Amino acid sequence: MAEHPARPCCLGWDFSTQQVKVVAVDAELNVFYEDSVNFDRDLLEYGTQGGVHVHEDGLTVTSPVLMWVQVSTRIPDPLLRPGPHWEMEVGLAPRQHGSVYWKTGASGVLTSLSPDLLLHKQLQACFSIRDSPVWMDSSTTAQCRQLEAAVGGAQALSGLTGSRAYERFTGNQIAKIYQQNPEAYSHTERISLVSSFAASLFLGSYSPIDYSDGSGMNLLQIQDKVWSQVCLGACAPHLEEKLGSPVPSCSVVGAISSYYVQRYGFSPGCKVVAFTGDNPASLAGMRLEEGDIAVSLGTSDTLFLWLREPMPALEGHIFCNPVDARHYMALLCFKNGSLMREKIRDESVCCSWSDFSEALQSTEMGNGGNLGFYFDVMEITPEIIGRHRFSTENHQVSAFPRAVEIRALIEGQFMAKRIHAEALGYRVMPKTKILATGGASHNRDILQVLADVFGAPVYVTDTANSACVGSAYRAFHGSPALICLGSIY
Ligand SMILES: Nc1ncnc2c1ncn2[C@@H]1O[C@H](COP(=O)(O)OP(=O)(O)O)[C@@H](O)[C@H]1O
Ligand SMILES: O=C(CO)[C@@H](O)[C@H](O)COP(=O)(O)O
Repeated sequence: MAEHPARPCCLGWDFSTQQVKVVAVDAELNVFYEDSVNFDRDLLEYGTQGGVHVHEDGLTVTSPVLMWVQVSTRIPDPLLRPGPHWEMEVGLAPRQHGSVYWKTGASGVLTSLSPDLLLHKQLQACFSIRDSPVWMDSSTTAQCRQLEAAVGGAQALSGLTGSRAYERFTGNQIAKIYQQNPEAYSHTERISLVSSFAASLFLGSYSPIDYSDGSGMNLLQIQDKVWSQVCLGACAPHLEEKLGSPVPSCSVVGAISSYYVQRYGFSPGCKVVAFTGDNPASLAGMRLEEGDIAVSLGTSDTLFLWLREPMPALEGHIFCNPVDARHYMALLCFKNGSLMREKIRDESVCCSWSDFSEALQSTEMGNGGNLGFYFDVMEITPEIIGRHRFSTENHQVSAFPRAVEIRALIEGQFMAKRIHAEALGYRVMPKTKILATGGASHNRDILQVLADVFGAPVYVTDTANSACVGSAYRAFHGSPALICLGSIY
């Protein structure tokens, strides 16, 4: 032991739409370990496609909650191998808005887990809703209109909670469950976001919702950082007691559960920092400066930036800032992101990203005046569906040659991002940097189009897993006095 001095470290997790990624970060914030589990490929028994189940109505989209429980116990082997005496901190950043419904009595099970049994076996009867609604769900339009009406309109709701009512936002999802399945709702003792749910697994008790991820619910007053009584009342009865009180994103929520200590060798000194959503965690991980804009090209395409003065509008979202509670973050989410690119790739160049890149290289910036906008699923920003192609002569056309189609898709996606960001008040400045993350940020030709459309340089981090890294940074940031507790021998 004496030959191996202690190394402070933090584990950061990203429960994203299609996979779970994990990184380990040392005290100098260097990533020294990365790993991932793909839901479709590695957890075949749940039968997901792209990590989710799309229901028959085409609008309801869920993920099995037990799949998330199962994956939370995949601790990276190299970190476990050295022995029992390491005292890490843990941060985690899942996709936003998804909700988990704990059945009455689940708390008792969570606090008395046996280290000899698998976690998902012990928790299998603990959920009143087994298929958790996720961010891709767009089935709650009726509930959205009801919520807006209850607070005096869409702009009033936006002023209060940072966003007008959006289908994927959790308050509307809870309202749908209450209206369609009141029995399951009444048997629910606690409702978590995916972030606070995952934190609860590591804590062995219910973890609070953090301000930043809590801003994606249409329930939190983003200025006062308390639940809005009028919004709670409009969604479902007894909701406040089922949600618990929200906490600052950097709060240490407790020590790791004895389950992880006894089964996996975590030190009892390991602290859990409040888990937040993937985009707030990326904001922390990318260390954005004024004028910078982050573009996450994951399953969704999401733009976000650090903001001092919030100006909630009818489009886009204002969230509490995960790093500095006095500030905010602005966010725009586009549902037709990577999966739309994959579809056009498969139709045009037989599933090959390198042929896709070649098509971008072989066509000119501006695409000879050909424009395309592609929304195979109902888009969030703006609400629109279908493929819309316009020729050089501005005529609507039904098809483009293959390479033109690919450039039209990518230019159209990034033009929409710039237009919607500018409508929110964002301006490209001479010092602007675009920080790209997510799976498609591996593709330099896609990033070149991003740079051309914004007229600004694009940077990628040395890991595309900024949400993971951000959650690990946040674990350090959340408890500076505890940094030195982390040790691997
Ligand atoms: N070389 C590439 N070019 C373009 N897109 C890519 C490339 N490699 C991966 N992707 C895209 O990255 C997406 C996954 O991104 P990721 O950030 O891992 O998603 P999430 O975090 O939402 O699960 C895939 O759907 C895929 O389309
Ligand atoms: O809904 C949003 C943001 O509001 C999405 O950005 C989700 O958080 C999904 O993230 P990815 O899996 O696409 O990274």
